[in-house]
Amino acid sequence: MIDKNNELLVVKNLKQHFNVGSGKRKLVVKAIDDISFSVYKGEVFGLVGESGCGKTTTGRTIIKLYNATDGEVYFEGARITAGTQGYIENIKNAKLEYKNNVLKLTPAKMKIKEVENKTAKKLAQIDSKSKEERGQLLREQAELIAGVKEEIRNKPNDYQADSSAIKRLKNELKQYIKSQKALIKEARKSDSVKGENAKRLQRIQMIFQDPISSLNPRMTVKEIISEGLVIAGETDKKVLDEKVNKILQVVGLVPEHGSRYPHEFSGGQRQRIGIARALIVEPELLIADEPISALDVSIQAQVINLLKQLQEELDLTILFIAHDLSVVKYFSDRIGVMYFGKMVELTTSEELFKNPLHPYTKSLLSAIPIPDPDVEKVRKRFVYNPQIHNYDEEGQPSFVEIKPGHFVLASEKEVLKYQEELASKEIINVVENKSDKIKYNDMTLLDLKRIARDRKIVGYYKMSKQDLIKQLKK
Ligand SMILES: Nc1ncnc2c1ncn2[C@@H]1O[C@H](COP(=O)(O)OP(=O)(O)OP(=O)(O)O)[C@@H](O)[C@H]1O
Repeated sequence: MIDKNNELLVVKNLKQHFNVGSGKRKLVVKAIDDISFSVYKGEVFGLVGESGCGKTTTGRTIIKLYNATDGEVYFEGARITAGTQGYIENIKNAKLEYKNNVLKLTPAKMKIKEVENKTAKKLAQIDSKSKEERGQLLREQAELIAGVKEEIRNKPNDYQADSSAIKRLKNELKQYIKSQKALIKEARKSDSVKGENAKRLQRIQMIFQDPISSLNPRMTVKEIISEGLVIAGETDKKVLDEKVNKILQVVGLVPEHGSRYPHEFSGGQRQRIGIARALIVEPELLIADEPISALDVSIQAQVINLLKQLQEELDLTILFIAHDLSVVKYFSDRIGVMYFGKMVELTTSEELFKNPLHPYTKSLLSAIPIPDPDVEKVRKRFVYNPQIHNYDEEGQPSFVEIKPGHFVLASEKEVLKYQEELASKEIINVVENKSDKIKYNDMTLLDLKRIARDRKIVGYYKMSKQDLIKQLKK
């Protein structure tokens, strides 16, 4: 049961940046760049996007395999992760602002700065290789500065610095830095993996993409599965045996499997072992990171069904990571779509498939095959090109709630466009609902099939136009 009043997991402005390379080749990979979402208790939340968009990093940062760069994660109401980059940047910006303000309050320095700025502008305009020109400009600057200094010496009263105002600014800066440092200290405390936090983190378990490399080949299945309990302090062999045997049965294996090694199992069975290992500690939240992508197609449905069944029976909350929207649709209550470290759209599964707004979501949807030969024949894979947004400095996008519960990354202009899009779809829906008033005869065969498909009319794809109209008028 989903409890919308209980946000089990809250991810706030999370950033995970990796430094790669060194020296001149140093690069910052923004694997996650300011994403926010929450997962209600009892919900399955699907996180989708193509390879490299940051889904796995999101899961790994939540369970603290990585230290978050910035932002926060709350679990069961407690902050379990807090990055510090934001505070560090605040301090840096405050120091810069202080410097600028002090300059404004010191007319003598300001006057010299003005001369320097003018020269810098001229220098930027000339050919950088022309040493002569540069030398000339710098000589002119030195002369001007000497003149300014002379003037300052002659009229010291006109160039008095406002020392009391500067003192006030300095104090303000000191206080501000102190407050930010206190926040950094607080953040580091809640970011630790000791004490209460360690216990809390035990209640989040993850199942991994690759069931082969995530199981230690030198441990028996029983040792693998019971490890979480042993770490939590359980030493009674009988209790461990009982719990392992029980969980093996829950995931569709048998107690005899406990004494074997991972290599003796098939891919699907190994993933069942991974699921058992995660579930034995009775987690509140399960993060399933592409749990079926490494499995044979024939096994995928079995593992998905098992997860679905366990989710219902154990009232689990699941963060389900996948690149395939069709799997997520079947499984998730809400879906978040990620593109290059950003969340671009988030809403209920039904709404996302009915009213996708972001062009990237549309492109993912267009890639899902439709089991209808006529539709499939004319289906166009729609390729997303991020250039189409054409964002300028003032028109930067933000994550906007465009209708209750439906969020999309959009600029102000795009918000208006998406609102229009939604409104026109509403009109179509109203018309479709008043079926007697629709002019079916004016519609194309494909449109009729689309409506018939939505209404789940059996065998619609084989019907003629007249038969479809007859069915739709019923
Ligand atoms: N430890 C790391 N150090 C440096 N870069 C990393 C690290 N982990 C991930 N990245 C980079 O961060 C980006 C996001 O990777 P991530 O694995 O989270 O994506 P993904 O959407 O889960 O992809 P996949 O489905 O292939 O696992 C990629 O560009 C990746 O190369």
